[in-house]
Order: sequence, then structure tokens, then C-alpha cells
Amino acid sequence: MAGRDTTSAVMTWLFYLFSRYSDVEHEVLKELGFVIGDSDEKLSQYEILKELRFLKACICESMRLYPPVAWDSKHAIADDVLPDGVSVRAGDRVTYFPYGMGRMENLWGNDRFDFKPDRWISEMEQGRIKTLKNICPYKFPVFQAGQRVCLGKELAFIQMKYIVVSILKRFKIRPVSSDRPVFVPLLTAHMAGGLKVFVQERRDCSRTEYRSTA
Ligand code: HEM
Repeated sequence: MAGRDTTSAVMTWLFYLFSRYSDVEHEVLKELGFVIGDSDEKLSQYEILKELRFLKACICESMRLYPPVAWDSKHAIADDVLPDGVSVRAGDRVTYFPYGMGRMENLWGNDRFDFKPDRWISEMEQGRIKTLKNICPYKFPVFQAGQRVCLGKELAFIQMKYIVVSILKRFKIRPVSSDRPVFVPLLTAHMAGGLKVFVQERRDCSRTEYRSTA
């Protein structure tokens, strides 16, 4: 479940966001054209997938707004004092809330409700992303932080990139309904009813479009 429900929930929200922000989807296609082109061989190479920095920024931004683990709790086995001075008694439950934190103005600014992958970019070089920001996991705890951080975090990014690229290269995904989807924050958060979509094959002309603009 750790690696399956979480990553599939991210994919659902990401494809929904791409359909609403077609300019962002277009940027991802440009990056794919530049880094991978038409090569199926490159698509399965770890080092090549790591180069897809704008796509990583999109995945992070999607998880900021729709974290697959929306909240998570721990129970104190003994009386303790948290680093900020708050006392915890044995048996108390302490919950952190990535969904709420991803929407806090003092953490993300007054455009916090907007899907803006650019907020993850640190440095550009010759029109391409050189580095992404190293955001502290205590500010963005979608994978937890500290000693109990998700062991599959890096694998999750590679797996999600591989899936997005494989689909986006060949198909255009658009929701059937224009209704706003509902976020269901159960153990693993998901979209109520899933995302029903139209799938349209990208014709050669649209594939040429992303290559030529790269
Ligand atoms: C977007 C994808 C993922 C998210 C958001 C995510 C999130 C998390 C979170 C929040 C925890 C901490 C749970 C806790 O506090 O007890 C965790 C733990 C863990 N995750 Fe993930 N996870 C993802 C993908 C994966 C994948 C792909 C794998 C393995 C293939 C994986 C393996 C694990 C394991 C083994 C732990 C337990 C670590 C420990 O307690 O020492 N996760 N994950």
C-alpha cells in the first residue's frame, strides 16, 4: 500500500491539474522533448529521468496541494516535551497535517492555493532548470521527516516520472466532467470516485510541437 496507493493518488491529481493548467502541461512536454525526445530507451534510464526537473517540480507542487498522506499521527509512549516546549503526556496522540501545512499562507505565501510549479525552481541556466529548491521536509512533510522519513521517497519520484512520461508522451488526458473533484483524506487520501477521463492519442503534429519548441 505504501508505494501503490500513494503514487497512484498523486498521478490522479497531477493529471487533473495538467488538464486545468495546460500551460504547465505544455512546459512538461517541452522538457520531455528536450531530455528524452522519441527515445524509448532513454525513458527507462534512471539518470535521464532524474534530469526531468520541471516534472519533479510539478509532482511536488501537486503533492503540496493534494498530499497522499494528508495527516499522520504518533502516540507518545512516555511523558515528553516537544522541541517548541509543548508538553506531551504518555498516551497522547500527536498529529501533523501536511494538507493544512501545504495551504498555510505563512509557509507558501498568498498564492498558496495556486498550482505553481515554478515556486520549486531555484536556479535557471540557458532557459533550463539547473537546480530545484531544497525545501525543508519539516515545511513540506508529505514523506514525513527525520528518522521515520519514507524509505521509498526517491523510488517514488522515479516511478511517478516514468508513469507520467509514458502516458503524456502518447496521450492527452482530459476529465469527462468539469465538476471540481473532492479530496478524501482517509489513511491514503484519494479523489472521490476517481478521475473519469477522455483519452486522446497525441497525433504526430502535437508531438512535433513539443519537439520543435524544446
Ligand atoms: C508519493 C508517494 C509516497 C508518499 C507520499 C509516501 C509517504 C510516506 C509517509 C508519510 C511515511 C511515514 C509514515 C509514518 O509516519 O509512519 C512513509 C513511510 C514509508 N514509506 Fe512511503 N510514501 C510514498 C511512496 C513509497 C514507496 C514507493 C515506497 C516503497 C517502494 C514507500 C515505502 C515506505 C516505507 C517502507 C515506510 C516506513 C519507513 C519507516 O517507518 O521507517 N513509500 N511514506
